[in-house]
Amino acid sequence: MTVSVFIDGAAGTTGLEIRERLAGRDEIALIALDDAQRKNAKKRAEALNAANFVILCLPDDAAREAVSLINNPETRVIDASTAHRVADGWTYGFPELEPAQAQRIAEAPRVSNPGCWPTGFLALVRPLVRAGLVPPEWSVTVSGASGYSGGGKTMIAEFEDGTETTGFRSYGLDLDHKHLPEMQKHARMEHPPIFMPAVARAYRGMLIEVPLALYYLPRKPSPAQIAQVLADAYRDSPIVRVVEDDGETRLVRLEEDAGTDRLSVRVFGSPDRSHARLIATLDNLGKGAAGAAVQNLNIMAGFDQTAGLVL
Ligand SMILES: NC(=O)C1=CN([C@@H]2O[C@H](COP(=O)(O)OP(=O)(O)OC[C@H]3O[C@@H](n4cnc5c(N)ncnc54)[C@H](OP(=O)(O)O)[C@@H]3O)[C@@H](O)[C@H]2O)C=CC1
Ligand SMILES: CC(=O)N[C@@H](CCC(=O)OP(=O)(O)O)C(=O)O
Repeated sequence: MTVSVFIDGAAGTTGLEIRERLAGRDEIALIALDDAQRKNAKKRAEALNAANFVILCLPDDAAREAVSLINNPETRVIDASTAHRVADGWTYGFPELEPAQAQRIAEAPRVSNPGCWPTGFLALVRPLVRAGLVPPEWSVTVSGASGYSGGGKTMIAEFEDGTETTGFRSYGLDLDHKHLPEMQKHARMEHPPIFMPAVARAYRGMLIEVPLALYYLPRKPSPAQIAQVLADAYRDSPIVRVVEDDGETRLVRLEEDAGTDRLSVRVFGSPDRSHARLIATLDNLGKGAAGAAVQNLNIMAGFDQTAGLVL
């Protein structure tokens, strides 16, 4: 079976990465607009309604506009922007989130690709909330660093043209980051986490961390119990892997999963087992964006979910 796919925003950072992953796949026929037409509303509307699948790699407002241009009921949409991640009528495109999520995605007409930060946060926290180890009303904190391609063409230029010379900068200091609603909703928690993002002088890669005071949690789980819940959650996943703490290699790098579409989770505990640090690594352009979009497309079209991915 061949499906037609139109990437709206194909010349952007995420769009280009998706094109790379789809290139050379016989089962996919790409609909492309040339440079002179790619922002022409009429041409975009034609392509949006001609494709079996549309992948939106646009700023939020342009993504909303693109959805409004679709009148073909057969066109199925994957939106990589933030516009629809907590919206009614959209299925959250994180197949590993719940046991039935991949099936929901397979049947959905509209799928929102998760944000890169929520992908790491939810991979660490959602299984613990589901297992009752972290109560829904708990106060959780999430910190981390992203490669600068996470900010798209504008931030890439800022880091590469000499405008920004730092090695590492904290941001999100209004404590109102656009990813908070999806973190709270899809973790099924009563409050958003305290979120402390940073951007580092690396093109791609992310390290996302959640600390837990285990002694303070109602069920006082050990680090091993936390690791076991995560291992059980991702046992069948070809994309999320739980890396055991071997007690020796206790360094985790931002670039751990850069250049791949996988996501790795790790749990480290203090000697007295009262504290834990949960760490997720991924590529912001891989499982954090393009890899996730291609995985969702594969699931929706009935292909092997890992087709075209680098694992
Ligand atoms: N970068 C990342 O790591 C991640 C990005 N995302 C999301 O993916 C989406 C795309 O981000 P990213 O690729 O980084 O951004 P970029 O800025 O790199 O690319 C956006 C692209 O959209 C094009 N564009 C803007 N407005 C229109 C329009 N009205 N019609 C057609 N094309 C338009 C831009 O054109 P032009 O080239 O002329 O500027 C550009 O090519 C965003 O919503 C972002 O939040 C999600 C997860 C991670
Ligand atoms: C380093 C950096 O700035 N990252 C972006 C998030 C990138 C991402 O996940 O994309 P969405 O915009 O689709 O949510 C930020 O924090 O706003």
